[in-house]
Amino acid sequence: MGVLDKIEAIKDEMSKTQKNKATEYHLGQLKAKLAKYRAQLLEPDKKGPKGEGFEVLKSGDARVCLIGFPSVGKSTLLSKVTKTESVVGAYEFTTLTAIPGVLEYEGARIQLLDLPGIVQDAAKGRGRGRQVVSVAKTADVIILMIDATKSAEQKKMLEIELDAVGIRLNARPPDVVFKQKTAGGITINNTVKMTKTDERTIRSILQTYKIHNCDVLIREDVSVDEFIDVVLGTRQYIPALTVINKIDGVSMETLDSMAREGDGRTVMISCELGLGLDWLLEAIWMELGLVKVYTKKRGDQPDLSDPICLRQGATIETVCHGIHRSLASHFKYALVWGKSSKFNPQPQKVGLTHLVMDEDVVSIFTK
Ligand SMILES: Nc1nc2c(ncn2[C@@H]2O[C@H](COP(=O)(O)OP(=O)(O)OP(=O)(O)O)[C@@H](O)[C@H]2O)c(=O)[nH]1
Ligand SMILES: [K+]
Ligand SMILES: [Mg+2]
Repeated sequence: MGVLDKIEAIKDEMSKTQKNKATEYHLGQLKAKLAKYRAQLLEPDKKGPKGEGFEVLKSGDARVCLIGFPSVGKSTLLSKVTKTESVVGAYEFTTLTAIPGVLEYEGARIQLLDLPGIVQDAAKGRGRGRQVVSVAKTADVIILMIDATKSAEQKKMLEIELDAVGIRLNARPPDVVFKQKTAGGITINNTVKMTKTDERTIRSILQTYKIHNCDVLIREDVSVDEFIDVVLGTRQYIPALTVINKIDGVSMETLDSMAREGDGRTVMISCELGLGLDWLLEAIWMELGLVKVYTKKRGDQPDLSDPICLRQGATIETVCHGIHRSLASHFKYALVWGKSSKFNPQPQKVGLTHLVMDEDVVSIFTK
């Protein structure tokens, strides 16, 4: 039996098994097996065609990937908001490879990747879907692009495909500490009450993965699926925006109800009419949460034309790396002006571990 068949068989069994207290343990085992086979499926296919043109080098300060079914307008968007022209066509699968463009916004250079449309079951290898969803793993933000004139199920279906390759959208990792050891057996501790699973199920999951020695500390009421995520350790937690395109093609009533259903992470646009594109850029910027830092040489004005863009959580050390690779090793101290200075508007003298904030000005002093 091939892996796909095994997956189908397990799914079949799960659907036939009633969900109740008595079957919880058995279902947990099935889920663990299912996750194991899915992981196997995603291992690089040695026989299959190479992902030609898919290995686009990351560039700029962050990467945003466009994921959607064929002809939702991904290439149209790229061509509108970047200087890159990606071929647009009224037929499906116009784009067959990854096309990078650069979004220049607030002094940041954001790489926007146009990708081929995916089809249902993309993650199982249909179309070039597997390559596409694999590229999505490298994104700092994923855009789920949806055609307003088509099925309302698109978002759900895209989420399913991404989930199948281990991408969890807009979620944070479960609060579980999992440490493998070479001996000593299994210890399981929990700081909260477990209502969605129990110790026996957890032990059986560990057994499925042939883990016989480990420490588990559960600090959140996790589900079986979440616990499996922790054990596999291959999940990626990526923020996502939903972009509904072609709003020029639907009635005001439809538009209104879509706006109601959307969450704070939904943007409605029309590439054709150029509607909502500014909002989209702002939403991408907010979602990336980049921190802009200006550098200043002693006695000079800060260089406002060329900020360094960093991820949230960046420190003075990250700033040093952004200027020059070896700068941190000659570092003596830094002066910061701005929100992260506790004497703001006066500067603060800080070390390498100081957290910088958006719009800080930094001067580095070396030995
Ligand atoms: N009415 C309308 N049509 C649009 C809009 N944006 C794109 N289109 C049209 O939709 C069709 C598909 O656009 P593409 O940009 O090629 O779509 P894609 O998602 O890149 O498609 P694939 O590469 O095939 O997956 C083209 O005919 C576009 O002109 C829009 O906002 N409104
Ligand atoms: K198309
Ligand atoms: Mg395209």
